[in-house]
Amino acid sequence: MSDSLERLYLAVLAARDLDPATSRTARLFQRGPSQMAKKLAEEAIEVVIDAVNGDSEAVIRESADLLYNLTVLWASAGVRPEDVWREMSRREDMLGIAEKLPKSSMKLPKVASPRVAARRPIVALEGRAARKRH
Ligand SMILES: N=c1c2ncn([C@@H]3O[C@H](COP(=O)(O)OP(=O)(O)OP(=O)(O)O)[C@@H](O)[C@H]3O)c2ncn1[C@@H]1O[C@H](COP(=O)(O)O)[C@@H](O)[C@H]1O
Repeated sequence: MSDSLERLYLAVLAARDLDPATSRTARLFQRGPSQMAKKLAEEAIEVVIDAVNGDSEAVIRESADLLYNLTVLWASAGVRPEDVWREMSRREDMLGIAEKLPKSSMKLPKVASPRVAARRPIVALEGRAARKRH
């Protein structure tokens, strides 16, 4: 999947300076981050509605639209796909697939399972603000 997103990211960068009359991507860049954010939010809601309705084919279609609009917003914000992959790898190393860090390392299981024990120990740095769980 990351290859597809990386190819799409490059296509979005290439389309940024095309004619907004013919390129949706160029039009989104012309209208700016607030329009990009609006479209991304709309697509997220469409995915949610289709999932709640059990329409998996529609979830697939809307997910592709969501990822497109996310890629456009990344490009506008100066975020590269590899920046996101690096953060996901960091979390996977620390705690498992795409998990958030606990509010405090004190909440980790006292007896680490072999899988957890095999990971690098989590070091709560002094003075490091605990991440808020959203
Ligand atoms: N991957 C995509 C892609 N996915 C989704 N979309 C657009 O996003 C729309 C989905 O959002 P909506 O459901 O809101 O569609 P809509 O009803 O037409 O939206 P509105 O016009 O009402 O905002 C689709 O109709 C597509 O026009 C995409 N537009 C472009 N790309 C790729 O982006 C690159 C640049 O393409 P251009 O933007 O056409 O230059 C190319 O590689 C394209 O394949």
